[in-house]
Amino acid sequence: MQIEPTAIEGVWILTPRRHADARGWFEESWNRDRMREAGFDLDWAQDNHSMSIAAGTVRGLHYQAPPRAQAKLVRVLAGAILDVAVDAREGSPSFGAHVAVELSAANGRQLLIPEGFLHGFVTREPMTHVAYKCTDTWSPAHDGAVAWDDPDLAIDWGVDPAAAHLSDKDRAAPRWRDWTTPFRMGDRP
Ligand SMILES: Cc1cn([C@H]2C[C@H](O)[C@@H](COP(=O)(O)OP(=O)(O)O[C@H]3O[C@@H](C)C(=O)[C@@H](O)[C@H]3O)O2)c(=O)[nH]c1=O
Repeated sequence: MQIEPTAIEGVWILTPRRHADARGWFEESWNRDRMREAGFDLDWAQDNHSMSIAAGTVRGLHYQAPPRAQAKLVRVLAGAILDVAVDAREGSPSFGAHVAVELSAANGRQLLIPEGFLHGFVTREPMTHVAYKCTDTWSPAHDGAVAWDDPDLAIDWGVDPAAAHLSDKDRAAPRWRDWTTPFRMGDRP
């Protein structure tokens, strides 16, 4: 597993080694023991898989508030996305900044997002399958969203906002400046 830091502390790009042979390839997409040795001791509680029919589908920006906050490990099984993590940890030097990484079935990259971040993605190809692990199970009472296209966040999604495919919930999400973060820097390692 190649483990690379990003511009924001706590967010990592993981790229599993692919063992190729005449049939195709094999990868360990997560190995608990190896990742523990590398300092990542994550206790996964739920695996999610979403499929988006159209390119230009946006899901986000989402979070689960403490005490049900979730770290996530995101990867793409088919197609491609731009995956985005926004630092929502009050007191963080990078509060309000984001990391945006292209994840695809072809490049095999995974984005590790700790608690305290908003998460969202836009699909770059039709029929894109995204799989992600979460450290807590879903809790609708703690679930929330912030507007994906908020000008204060200035995320370059590479998509025309008028043409983006969105859920009703995401279309109605509050602006960053009108939202109070429930996350504090140092709440959890
Ligand atoms: C998130 C979630 C949704 N659902 C249900 C609720 C609803 O009927 C349907 C679709 O839910 P949503 O519209 O929230 O799905 P979606 O917009 O794909 O939400 C997801 O977006 C990405 C970016 C994340 O980071 C996830 O944590 C999650 O928030 O699935 C579950 O049963 N379990 C879950 O864990």
